[in-house]
Amino acid sequence: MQIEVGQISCKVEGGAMGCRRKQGRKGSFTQRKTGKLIGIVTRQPHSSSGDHPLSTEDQKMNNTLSNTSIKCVRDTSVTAVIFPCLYSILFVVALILNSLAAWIFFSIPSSSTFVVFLKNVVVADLLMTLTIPLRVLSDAGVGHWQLRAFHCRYSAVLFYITMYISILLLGLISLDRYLKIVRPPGKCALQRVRVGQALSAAVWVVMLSLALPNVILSDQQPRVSGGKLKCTSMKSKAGLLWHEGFNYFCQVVFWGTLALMVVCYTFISKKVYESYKASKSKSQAVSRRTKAKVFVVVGVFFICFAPFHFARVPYTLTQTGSMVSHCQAQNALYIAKETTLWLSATNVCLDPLIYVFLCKVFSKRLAAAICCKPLYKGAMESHTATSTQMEMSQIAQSNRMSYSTMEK
Ligand SMILES: Nc1ncnc2c1ncn2[C@@H]1O[C@H](COP(=O)(O)OP(=O)(O)O)[C@@H](O)[C@H]1O
Repeated sequence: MQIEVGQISCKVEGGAMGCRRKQGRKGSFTQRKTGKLIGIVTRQPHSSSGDHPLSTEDQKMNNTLSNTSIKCVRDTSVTAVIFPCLYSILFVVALILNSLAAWIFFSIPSSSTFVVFLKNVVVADLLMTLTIPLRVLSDAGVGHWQLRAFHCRYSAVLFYITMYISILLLGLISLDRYLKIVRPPGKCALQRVRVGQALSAAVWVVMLSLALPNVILSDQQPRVSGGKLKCTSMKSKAGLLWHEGFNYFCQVVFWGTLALMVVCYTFISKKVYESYKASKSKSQAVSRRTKAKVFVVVGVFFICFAPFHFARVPYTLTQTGSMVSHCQAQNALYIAKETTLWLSATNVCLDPLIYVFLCKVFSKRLAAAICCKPLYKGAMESHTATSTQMEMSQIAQSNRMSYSTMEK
């Protein structure tokens, strides 16, 4: 493939590429009229086309041209193999775990805000799981470019939205656990089931509406450079601006939620520690187990999502051209973003751990389902309905109960 832009002409052969000035130089390519500009290629780090080296002057010009993301051909030689495999494994595991979680949760009545938030997390995780097959095909480069365009415009957007909905819901879950310790039941509006349902609905509506422009403004004729379509190449100027702005908003959502979680769980662990001191518990093992459970949410949250949010900002800046970088750096950032995004996606498999560790009703139902033991619906419902009031009144009297508050 030969691409010509102004005085620069680039040739791509078997993944290797070389660029040079078209006129006034020995051995330059013949100038040809190309139709539409489909992309500008820059020299790859390990290009085998050593027979057309670039002079310093040409390299300078070439680097200037590759200042914006669209001009840099994406190196997908590694990502097109590794990520489809990793995402396929994730899809199978996530589908099994979340289908089971959904089946159990939807037989549990929404009698507390905690259960309401968890149910919403299951729905978000299931939706995210369902977008994975398209990501696999798109990353593997299988199918026509329209498939990748569909992924960029709809499926990837849904993938990100469900990720941030899960993040916000995990933040609400931490707040809910915290309130359960500090506030008597029913005193705080946030502890009412109706309020929990309204909050969950608000999270969905706000995230879906704010991400809608990412879909609407991805309406440009896609430019396929080097066979791989970049999602940002389908965006108008306004679309790129929204993409960048919304990504900053999502950064605020993540780091804000993390800060909220750290505050809530620090307070919770302090209470748990005090409760053990007061009850003079001799059981060190139980104490350690409880602390581990308390931090499971924050731990899972941080490990899954923090690396992606570190990598995302510089990557987004290269996508919109706000940050000047070499093609090689852009490709490195793309790989970093894809790797950390996969790590974030593993959250769909780790969330069920939270259900098992922190939701007693869920773990009881799960155990019953696995052991095929019949469960008396009435008994389960009465446990769910009364545990909040029981726990809270007992916390007021005895610190020992703050442990069971964690576990409900
Ligand atoms: N946080 C987000 N929320 C919603 N949509 C997003 C978010 N980040 C990116 N998107 C959208 O998802 C699609 C893929 O984006 P991205 O992963 O950055 O592209 P690429 O796969 O080319 O690296 C784009 O349409 C983009 O606007």
